[in-house]
Parts: sequence; structure tokens; C-alpha cells
Amino acid sequence: MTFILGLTGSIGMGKSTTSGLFREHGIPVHDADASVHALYRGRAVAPIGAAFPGVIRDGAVDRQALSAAVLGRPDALRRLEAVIHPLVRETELAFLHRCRETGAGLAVLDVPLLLETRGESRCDAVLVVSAPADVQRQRVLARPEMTEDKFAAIMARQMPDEQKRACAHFIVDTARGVLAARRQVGSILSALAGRPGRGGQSVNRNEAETHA
Ligand SMILES: CC(C)(COP(=O)(O)OP(=O)(O)OC[C@H]1O[C@@H](n2cnc3c(N)ncnc32)[C@H](O)[C@@H]1O)[C@@H](O)C(=O)NCCC(=O)NCCS
Ligand SMILES: Nc1ncnc2c1ncn2[C@@H]1O[C@H](COP(=O)(O)OP(=O)(O)OP(=O)(O)O)[C@@H](O)[C@H]1O
Repeated sequence: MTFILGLTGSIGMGKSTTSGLFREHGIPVHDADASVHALYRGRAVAPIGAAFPGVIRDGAVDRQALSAAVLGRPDALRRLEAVIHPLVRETELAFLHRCRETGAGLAVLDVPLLLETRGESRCDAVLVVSAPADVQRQRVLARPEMTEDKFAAIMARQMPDEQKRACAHFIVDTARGVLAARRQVGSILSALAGRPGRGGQSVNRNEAETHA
């Protein structure tokens, strides 16, 4: 049985970077953000175009236009999520099916809204990627196209980092550099070695060592 590790964290905390450290060990990772982006070039174009007129450009969803249409408008963001989340869930299920068929002992689901959407119920354990608020802010505001308003609108839809950490079986601190994060991932893999998956029944948090 494949052990399902849910990897999450707020915007800019280092989810993609940390997922990459699991990939270095040959562990399969499903990246929900990447799945959304692929859907915006394929199956989601028609339903998103119907729900949000004007956001399709050159046959694909224009993320900047969509962002402007939904961020800061909680109802619109919920509407977008109602369209896109079931499609992402389908790609995730297909990924997990492949992991089981190939006998993978561990699979990682990188899902930004894992805890906000109670997705932990389909994981065997939860890893929260975290950094101090000032580091997060500096990272996010350094991105092109990012503004204070956009950052605030995204944060408003996300569970505070402190609450996320309280739900974690494992924590990776990304403020200490990639080498330190690589070491933390290594120790999580050691802690999980040989642990059988339970097909989505969560591990009791006390059963797993929390690595801060
Ligand atoms: C709002 C959109 C258009 C902005 O696009 P953009 O290219 O600027 O951001 P990107 O997709 O790379 O997401 C970056 C980060 O924003 C945060 N984020 C994305 N969607 C959401 C959301 N619905 N609620 C809160 N935070 C979100 C996450 O931390 C994510 O890692 C885009 O994020 C989107 O389509 N979101 C809806 C899909 C979704 O809910 N994705 C998250 C999990 S599946
Ligand atoms: N362990 C680390 N050490 C140093 N810098 C890091 C580390 N992890 C992430 N970063 C830096 O932080 C920034 C955000 O990282 P990343 O893109 O992995 O975050 P994310 O959580 O996936 O972001 P988003 O929520 O936007 O998808 C990047 O500039 C990355 O280089």
C-alpha cells in the first residue's frame, strides 16, 4: 500500500522547492498548482471561459486575467475553486492509481489548500512547509506581478501558518537554506521508512515524530 504524504504550506513557504527534494529521492510527487496550470491549457479552458468571460487568451486561461477577476472577491474565488478543484482531484486520483500500480511505497501530494479543504483525510500524514512571516513576505513580494493587494487576498483564503503547523506530523523549516531543508527531508524519509500506507486513514500525530 502506498503511504500518502500530504505536503502543504502557505504561499511562498517553499512547497515546490521541498517537493523537489522528495523527487531527488525518486519519490513521485503530484503538484496541484502544476496540475491547475496544465488544466488551464486544456480541459478547464471551456468551463473557466464560461464562468469568467474574457479570461481566455490564445486558447488558454490567462492566469493574470483570472487572478484579477477573482482575487479580493471571495464569491468569485469560491466559484473558481468549485470548477477547478474537482478536475485537480481527478488528476490526483489518476496519479495515486499509477503509484499503487507501480508499487510506490511513498507518494507526495503537494496541495496548497490541503488543510483548508480538509484534504488531510485522504493522507496518511501531513508535512507543513514553513518559514517566518517576514521571510515569506519578502519572497512573495519579490515576484513579478505580485502586489500587496494580491498577497493580502491570497492570505485571506489561507489558514494561518501557526494553525497549519499545529496540524502537522512533520514540519520543514525553509528559512535555513536548501541544504538544511534537504537534511530535514532525509530525516522524514528515515522516519517513514517501512511504514505501510493506510490508504488515506491518517496517522495519529503522536505516532509520528515531528521534525521542526
Ligand atoms: C488565482 C490564480 C489564477 C493566480 O494564479 P497565479 O499564477 O498568480 O498563482 P499560482 O497558481 O502559481 O498559485 C500560487 C500560490 O497561490 C496560492 N493559491 C492559489 N490558489 C489559491 C486559492 N484558491 N486560495 C488561496 N490561495 C491560493 C497558493 O499558495 C499557490 O501555491 C491561481 O492561483 C488559481 O487559479 N487558483 C485557483 C486554483 C486553486 O485553488 N489552486 C490551489 C490548490 S489546487
Ligand atoms: N529551503 C529553502 N531555502 C532557501 N530558499 C528557499 C527554500 N525553500 C524555498 N525557498 C525560496 O522561497 C521561494 C518560494 O519557494 P517555492 O516556490 O518553493 O514556494 P511555494 O510554497 O511553492 O510557493 P507558492 O505558494 O507560490 O506556490 C523561492 O524563491 C525559493 O527559492
